[in-house]
Amino acid sequence: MPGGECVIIVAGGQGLRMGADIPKQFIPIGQRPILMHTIEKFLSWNNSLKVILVLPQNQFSYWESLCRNYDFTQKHILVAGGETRFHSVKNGLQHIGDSQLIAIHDGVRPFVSQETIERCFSAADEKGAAIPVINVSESLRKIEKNGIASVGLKRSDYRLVQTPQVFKSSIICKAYELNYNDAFTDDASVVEAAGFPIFLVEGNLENIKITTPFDLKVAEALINKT
Ligand SMILES: Nc1ccn([C@@H]2O[C@H](COP(=O)(O)OP(=O)(O)OP(=O)(O)O)[C@@H](O)[C@H]2O)c(=O)n1
Ligand SMILES: C[C@](O)(CO)[C@H](O)COP(=O)(O)O
Repeated sequence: MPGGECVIIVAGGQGLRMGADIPKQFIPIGQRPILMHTIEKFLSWNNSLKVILVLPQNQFSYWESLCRNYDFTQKHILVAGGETRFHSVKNGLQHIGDSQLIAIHDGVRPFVSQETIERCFSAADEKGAAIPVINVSESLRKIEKNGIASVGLKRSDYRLVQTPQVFKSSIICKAYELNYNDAFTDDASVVEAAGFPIFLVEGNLENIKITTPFDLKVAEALINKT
């Protein structure tokens, strides 16, 4: 593909819900930091993918020491994170060069499958903007202002959204010219606010976002099975 493909891996958050002593992206699962598994998933899919890793500036030297200690030599560009995920992605976008397809992926989703990555890139190549989703398996209730939970939400009307979210570079760069809005919960919401349609593809169930200590237990179980 002319200009090639790239992935921005965002890991610039504080991990408050994890509440661990070290930033959650560095916690080892299967004896290696989460972030190393995530980066390798993308390079297994395409070894010439450009990898942009967004981290808080004050974690650069810690990450570099981890890379030395774990003999992690995969090529990547380090970029400083911002105040919110939106700002971290925006910083990453400054480094995409002439890449034509841009994936944006949470650093704490190391169980993304090769099939999910392939589906997202190939749908984005065709449609311009593609995100992976999975079905909801439980019943849903909406908590109303009076605190009473209402029934009647049809779960088949809803999907859970994952990453990587993949876009043609012209689309994602245009979208990220918008001012920040706290309704921007992911990249697709920014792209949609800029007026572009989003195409949904199937994600994979294991592609959890490691957010809480419970997720870490699930991750340890999954890493021993994959
Ligand atoms: N300023 C920020 C905030 C979040 N992220 C990244 O966005 C992804 C999804 O965010 P989340 O899981 O909420 O991570 P945290 O913001 O670190 O977690 P918490 O909300 O519990 O503090 C993570 O990989 C996180 O590092 C980021 O790059 N820059
Ligand atoms: C991008 C995302 O992972 C899609 O599900 C999610 O919106 C990130 O949310 P967070 O509040 O930043 O964890």
